[in-house]
Amino acid sequence: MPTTPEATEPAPAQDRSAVRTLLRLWPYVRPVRARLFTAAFIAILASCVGLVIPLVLKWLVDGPVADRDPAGVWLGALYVLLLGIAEALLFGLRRWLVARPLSHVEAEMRADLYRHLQRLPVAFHDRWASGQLLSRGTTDLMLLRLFLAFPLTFLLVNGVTIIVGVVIMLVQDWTLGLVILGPAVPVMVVCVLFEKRYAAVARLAQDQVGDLTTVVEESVLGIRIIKGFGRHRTQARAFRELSKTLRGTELHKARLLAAIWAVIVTLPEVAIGAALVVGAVQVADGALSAGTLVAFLSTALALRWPVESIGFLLAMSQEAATATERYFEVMDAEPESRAGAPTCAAPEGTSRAVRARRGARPPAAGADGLRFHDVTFRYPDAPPDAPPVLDRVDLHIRPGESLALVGATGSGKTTLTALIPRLHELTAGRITLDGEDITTLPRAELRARVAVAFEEPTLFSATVGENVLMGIADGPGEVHDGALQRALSVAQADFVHALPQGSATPVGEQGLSLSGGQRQRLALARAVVGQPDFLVLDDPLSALDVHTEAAVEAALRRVLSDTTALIVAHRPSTVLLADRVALLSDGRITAVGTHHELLRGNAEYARLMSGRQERHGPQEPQGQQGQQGQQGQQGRRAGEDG
Ligand SMILES: Nc1ncnc2c1ncn2[C@@H]1O[C@H](COP(=O)(O)OP(=O)(O)OP(=O)(O)O)[C@@H](O)[C@H]1O
Repeated sequence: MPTTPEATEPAPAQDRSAVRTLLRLWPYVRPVRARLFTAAFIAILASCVGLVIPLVLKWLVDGPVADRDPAGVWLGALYVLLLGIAEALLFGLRRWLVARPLSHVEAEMRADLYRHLQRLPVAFHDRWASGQLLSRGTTDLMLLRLFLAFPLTFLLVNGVTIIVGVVIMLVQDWTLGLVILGPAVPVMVVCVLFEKRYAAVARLAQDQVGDLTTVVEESVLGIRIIKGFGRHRTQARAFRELSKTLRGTELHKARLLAAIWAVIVTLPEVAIGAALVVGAVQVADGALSAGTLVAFLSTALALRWPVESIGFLLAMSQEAATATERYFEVMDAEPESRAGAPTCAAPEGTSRAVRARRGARPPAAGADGLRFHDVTFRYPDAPPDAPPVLDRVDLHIRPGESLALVGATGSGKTTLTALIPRLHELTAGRITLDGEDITTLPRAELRARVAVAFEEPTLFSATVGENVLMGIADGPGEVHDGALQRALSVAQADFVHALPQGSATPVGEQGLSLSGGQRQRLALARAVVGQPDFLVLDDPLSALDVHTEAAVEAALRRVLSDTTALIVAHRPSTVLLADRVALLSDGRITAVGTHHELLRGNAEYARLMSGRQERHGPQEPQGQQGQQGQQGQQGRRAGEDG
């Protein structure tokens, strides 16, 4: 089951300081700090107002009650009532003050996370399970909002309330004050021990929520396979196992919380009981006034909630620290290297990008086509001793030429195509577009000049038109209607006009309301809509019936006539779209020529084209390759949107 690398290792929670981790939230909290501090100040004020009530009681008992003065008693009662109302109003005001800014913090963090995820390289998405990312963007951010709304303020407010209350008690009677303070040291020791253990379990639970989310997501996306293979029971069993594990971890958390709560509640209660006994003896001896004892005990009781709440406030803070840690694990991941991106708005780059967006051809004088110079590539997570997927590849696709790339399954064709829009970074060598190293081009420009259509035609839950117009760098708009119609016609996607709302018809999640062939034609339309200078097609016609394939080929031929194209091909019909063919074998280009030349002169090519490659073609190494293949599918999917 997929997990993040760190989720499978022991959580580093014990080693980190919760405070230092939480301080990383400061840049997000900064803009709302005035409101937060005001809210905290108001909460402290409300608590202090609450602490005045025992002092009024003392005055009431030792004064009007002792003097049997009914008017004084009513006045005292009125004071207590007014203080109670003021306390309630102040707490209400605090809540109102924090609600809006905190939802803003949560929204900002979520937007930043999403923006960062878009900028992370495909290799990152290959490694991380989607559920882990989802849970960071949902559950973890919710925990952080709760922390900022509640524990952050109340740890401060309750701390101040406890200190003020203790001072009041010591001033009333220092011996009774010391009795109440007795449990402070053991309670603090227990809190420190608890915090460490709780941090580790909280981390485990949040990672397990991520794993569970992954399983749910995979099951929903793969529901057809699960049903088709009758695997629903196995899936349900695997899910039950995971939720049982999570339940165990949550129970562990609950046990820890119960233990700390027991200590935090019991010890102060015992101390209050002891103070009551000692105080009553002192009142009987005449050493203490009844009013002072009432005020003392009222203050002690008023401090019960601030003390008791510390257990779960600490627990919530630990969970928030874990959520912060998990959030920044993603945010700290290195985005796609900025190499090639302009440090400022470079006029030349900009104009080139705009030109590319409009689909204008680059000046013919500088045209050199697409070149691979001694390109070597190894996936970052491959074992160090594994052979590279691509090994010293040299290839030249001349300007305006179409080159078919043929090779056995697993020979590295998709990997090679993914290197052109820089979905992966080369291990060694260079790729140039019209003589310019792709690493020196701003990514936006590179991806505007190179359009891709992968074998798996990923669509998004948007309309047909929006999906296709993703292929134009500045996205959908009225202006592009002509381009959309042209692209649909090239991809022979006439079925769109028969849809209920034409190109404004939503395609559903992942476009699953369409057939495989229809999705593939829309993906092809997306690739050609921007009239790119360079077109990379990974077996773009594999899901089409022979008639549609022939029609698409005819239309594609016109597009290819003025585009430099690399087409991964498995079938002779697709190969025939291209001017020349390159044979990729075990990560190396072993032959280049026309289809007929290779058919005559290259036994491996002839075998592949005869459709016998499954039986005679090179075998995939076992184990790692198979696993990598699966990841490759993910990579391709992730890579499709560039
Ligand atoms: N993301 C990845 N991480 C690690 N290894 C990968 C990854 N993607 C692909 N591979 C491995 O790289 C090798 C080449 O895969 P690639 O998908 O490029 O082959 P291909 O020639 O396109 O195959 P096919 O014709 O079946 O689509 C395979 O051994 C595969 O297991």
